[in-house]
Amino acid sequence: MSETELAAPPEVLGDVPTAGPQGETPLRTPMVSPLGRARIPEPLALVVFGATGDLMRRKLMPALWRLKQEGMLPDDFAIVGNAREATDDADFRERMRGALAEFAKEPDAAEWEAFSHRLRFVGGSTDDPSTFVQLAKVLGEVDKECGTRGNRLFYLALPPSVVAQTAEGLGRAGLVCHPEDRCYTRIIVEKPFGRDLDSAKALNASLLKVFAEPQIFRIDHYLGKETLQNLLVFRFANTIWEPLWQRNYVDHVQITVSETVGVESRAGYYDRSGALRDMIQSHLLQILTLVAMEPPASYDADSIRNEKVKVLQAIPLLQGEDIDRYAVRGQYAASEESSASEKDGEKGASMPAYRDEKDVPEGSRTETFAALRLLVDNWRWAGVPFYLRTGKRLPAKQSEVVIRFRPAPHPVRDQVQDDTPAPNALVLHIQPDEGISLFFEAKVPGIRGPLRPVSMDFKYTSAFEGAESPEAYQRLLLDAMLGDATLFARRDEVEAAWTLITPILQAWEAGGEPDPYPANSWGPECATELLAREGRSWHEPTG
Ligand SMILES: NC(=O)C1=CN([C@@H]2O[C@H](COP(=O)(O)OP(=O)(O)OC[C@H]3O[C@@H](n4cnc5c(N)ncnc54)[C@H](OP(=O)(O)O)[C@@H]3O)[C@@H](O)[C@H]2O)C=CC1
Ligand SMILES: O=C1O[C@H](COP(=O)(O)O)[C@@H](O)[C@H](O)[C@H]1O
Repeated sequence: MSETELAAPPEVLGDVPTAGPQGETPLRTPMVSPLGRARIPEPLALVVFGATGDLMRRKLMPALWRLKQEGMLPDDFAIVGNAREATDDADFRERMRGALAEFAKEPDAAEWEAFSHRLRFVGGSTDDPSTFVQLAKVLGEVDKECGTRGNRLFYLALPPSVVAQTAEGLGRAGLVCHPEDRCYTRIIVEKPFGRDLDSAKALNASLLKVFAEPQIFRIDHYLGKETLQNLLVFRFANTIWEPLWQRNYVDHVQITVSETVGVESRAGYYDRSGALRDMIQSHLLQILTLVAMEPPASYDADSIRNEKVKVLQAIPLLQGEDIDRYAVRGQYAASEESSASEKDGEKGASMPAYRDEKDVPEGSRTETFAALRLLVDNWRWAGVPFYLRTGKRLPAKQSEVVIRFRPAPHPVRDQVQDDTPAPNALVLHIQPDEGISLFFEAKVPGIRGPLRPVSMDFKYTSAFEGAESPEAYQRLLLDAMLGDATLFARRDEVEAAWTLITPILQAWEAGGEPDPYPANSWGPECATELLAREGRSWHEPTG
């Protein structure tokens, strides 16, 4: 949301009738587009399963608190937490206050006191039917005390293994609204959404036994990032890019999401996942769809998601030898000393190899780096490679899209020199330092000045001084409360992404090893070769 949108007068929305669990009709008309204005959701109770976990403490509670402080939560609002651990309302409230102090800001005592009464806790496992009986009872009390009118948003911040059982438990306990009810129910499901195509389909089937598709919000926090939403604005609110945004002008596209962190304390999850599942199946393919999609006919959730799905469906599957050729993997080894620190006469801090990190199984073959070359076989993009790469323990935390244009067809000549201009490039910086740079050629001043690439740079922070981008979870929680699924993945979208990724996963699981790369380097040599053999190179991130 931009500053202007936040400044717009909030309005309370009327809801539209809900569809039943098996219903085909959309639950609501979309409330906000990606360009949308700030609106206040209807009264509701947010039920967080996994409310004592890391996600709730680190991301969800701070996001909810910010929404509250910005006046974007309804007055009639409540949070009901659940986890197996037996605790009570008072303890839960204290933990959430602690989470704010740790991951946001110590809340003002009076403000917290007023808000915290809206927090309740129901202990019990989601495989135990009595948990849902108790939850129904507490929700009834909350409706009376907090005026939440039977509207429910269930957030499943749970280990993936208990997601399906939780949805089924909600259904069995009658906690999902029906069309004739004057309330709504929605469910937010965290990533990872399955671990391959079959498990994603099975999970979709379980959820769809209880909820209708428009009630299901599959979260991908990259879609909540401000710059990704701005990608749509950049492409479709400006006329100058559209004629260039296609195979006749674009040589190739690069999407890089690099991280400096290693596996940290998440080996239990990560070692079973790897970079391809953890990042490419979700975040990088989402970015690709936004770069490559056709302009939607309108900016409602389904029009946008229809176009995104078409992109995924236009990507030819990598199979057989093409997997070896166009999909590469790496795993970080211990770091070598960085030349920068050597120059300063200091010893660079050594980073351990992935295999030596806490809880990583000995001899693990899990990839911490993955790069793919994909094509989008349609009229706009035929023959234009899309190179995707992501990895942990790379030298910079940076997410960017590079649109590299075709080179000028004829060298620039004068009497003494014959300069070959570097191809133009448009770089969309997703994080950090959100912005856009356009690289083009200029002549160095002087009688015989050679050509040099220069850039025109736009930075959100300087262009919109004082405006703060909301956290991804803040935007996504608000959208789910408003019933806007635009920034959430639809069933067919998730399955189309898994369709592309699963053959590569299977081939990698069947044999071979990731190539080692030193921590704090840009990945294994095979990633460089992926582009080099086509006469290209990775854009050096600028941050
Ligand atoms: N943490 C993060 O930054 C991110 C997390 N995610 C996803 O969010 C989900 C949660 O992650 P995270 O918070 O890190 O995980 P944690 O392990 O920190 O928390 C899991 C939570 O689920 C509860 N829980 C586990 N089993 C049950 C059960 N059967 N019934 C009720 N509650 C249960 C746990 O409490 P108890 O053991 O007391 O029951 C705990 O509150 C995962 O799917 C993860 O992949 C996605 C992106 C980022
Ligand atoms: O989903 C995930 O994303 C994070 C990176 O997110 P970012 O917003 O910090 O760029 C990644 O570290 C994690 O492994 C993955 O599960």
